[in-house]
Amino acid sequence: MDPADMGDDLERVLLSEEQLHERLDEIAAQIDADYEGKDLLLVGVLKGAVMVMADLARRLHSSVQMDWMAVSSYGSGTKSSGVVRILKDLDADLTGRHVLIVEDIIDSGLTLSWLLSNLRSRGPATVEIATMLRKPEASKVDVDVRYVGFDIPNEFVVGYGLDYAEKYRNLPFVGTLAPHVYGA
Ligand SMILES: O=P(O)(O)OC[C@H]1O[C@H](OP(=O)(O)OP(=O)(O)O)[C@H](O)[C@@H]1O
Ligand code: HPA
Ligand SMILES: [Mg+2]
Repeated sequence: MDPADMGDDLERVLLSEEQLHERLDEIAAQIDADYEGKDLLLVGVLKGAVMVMADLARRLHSSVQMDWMAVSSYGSGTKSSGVVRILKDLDADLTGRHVLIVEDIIDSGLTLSWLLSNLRSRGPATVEIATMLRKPEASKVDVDVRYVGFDIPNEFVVGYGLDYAEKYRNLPFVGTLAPHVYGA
């Protein structure tokens, strides 16, 4: 999809495909350096993290293991319910592993803070977080994040894995939605 395919549903492009990819180059280089000589397990959080997981993993120079977890706290709305449900658990045993959670966005932080304590209780050697986007003004809990792509304003965004009511995940860029899409 490109911006023209969204008709008047797109308000503005916040981060272009090029900006996202350039930042991923930098983050991948940092991860390569930080985990040199270690076996890394990437844990992608479905469904939003699919794009960042695919693009990040391909940039890493060592072979990593990839696993997926599906949790949901947003349903079809634009606000976190705060109640996190596991829809699909990991296949991997985390005991003694170096785990890097890969996320598309940290908004309120509620999903990640729940996920962190859940994964830490499984006996990993380390657990860190990489997220493409973070909204500092929306934060309701402090989450220690090792790798952040971009801090963005407190607006609902779509694209690059992020949805509104399951739409727009396949945009290659990150954009904001026109108010009429929400029924505003
Ligand atoms: O910091 P928070 O306020 O908790 O929000 C962030 C979470 O919300 C979104 O997931 P969602 O529950 O919408 O599922 P999805 O990835 O399938 O869209 C996003 O992918 C994060 O996992
Ligand atoms: O801004 C957002 N957009 C889409 N999904 C989300 N999940 C948390 N925040 C967002
Ligand atoms: Mg969602």
